[in-house]
Order: sequence, then C-alpha cells, then structure tokens
Amino acid sequence: MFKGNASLYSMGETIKVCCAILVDNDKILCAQRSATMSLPHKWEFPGGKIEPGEKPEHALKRELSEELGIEIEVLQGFRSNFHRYSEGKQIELIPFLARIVDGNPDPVEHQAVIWLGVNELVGLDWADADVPIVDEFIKWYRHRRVD
Ligand SMILES: Nc1nc2c([nH]c(=O)n2[C@H]2C[C@H](O)[C@@H](COP(=O)(O)OP(=O)(O)OP(=O)(O)O)O2)c(=O)[nH]1
Repeated sequence: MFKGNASLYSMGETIKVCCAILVDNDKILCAQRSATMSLPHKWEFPGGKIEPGEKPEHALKRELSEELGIEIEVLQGFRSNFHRYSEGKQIELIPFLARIVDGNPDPVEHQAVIWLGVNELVGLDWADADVPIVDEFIKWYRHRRVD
C-alpha cells in the first residue's frame, strides 16, 4: 500500500517548477530559502510550481507577484533541468530570463534576496537542481551579443 507523496515520487511524477533569472544592470536576483522550507537555506531563483493547465510564463508572473510583490516581463526561456532529489522528489526546473517592470522585491517566504554580479553566482550554495542552470546561464551571459 502506497502512502503519501513518497509513493507518487517513486511512481515517476515530475513536478514542473518555473523560475526567473531576473537581471537588472548586470546583477542577478538570488533568493535564499528559509529554515522552514524544504531545501532549507539553499539559494534558488524565485518561482514555484506550475499549476495544471497553467502556462509556465503565467505561473512565473503569479509566483513572483505572490512571493516578492513584483511585476515582471519574461524575456526568453532557457533549457530546463530535470533533477531528482535524494528523497525521491523529481522536478523539471524551467528557467526564464526576466526583468522587473514594477515594484521592489520584498520577500514574504524567502529568508533573503540579494542582487549579485554574474561572477559572484558560483559562490552561493545553490539548490542542486539549479547548479546546471547557473552554469549555463553564466556561459550564455558572457557570450551574449550586446547590440
Ligand atoms: N522556485 C524555485 N524552486 C526550486 C528551485 N530549485 C529547486 O530545486 N526548487 C524546488 C524547491 C521546491 O521543492 C520546488 C518549488 O516549489 P515551490 O516554490 O512551489 O514551493 P515549496 O517550497 O512549497 O515546495 P515543497 O518542496 O515544500 O513542496 O522546486 C528554484 O530555483 N526556484
């Protein structure tokens, strides 16, 4: 008999999560999960779970409004990363480059938010699912065309 979420995870459910790489003046917004959240104290890009039938971009706007009180514009998507955490939870983390169009980030769930330069990103203790996304973003950012 299966009980609880562990059974769902072991049956292969993949949770779709969107996240925003918010850029402003060559700084990136990084958010630290609180002690009471899963993955306590890990750093991540703000975002959250996509609801059934919801478009990822819509979920992202909703989550950033709820979590940080900001309105964003989505600029482009990046390759998503599938990751299975040791407790069995499997997520597809879908990143988007975005910018703030209204408001200042004021975290209601996160322990902290900070703006860091691209070269400083590797110094944070990222959630495991974010590590390849951070690496790929850094490479993309350094080689992007500035017209
Ligand atoms: N928002 C966000 N979530 C991430 C990132 N990396 C990463 O592993 N996650 C995980 C943490 C959560 O398990 C899940 C996102 O869920 P959520 O933001 O809606 O909130 P949650 O803390 O209530 O989730 P839960 O793990 O407690 O179920 O994805 C990231 O960069 N941004």
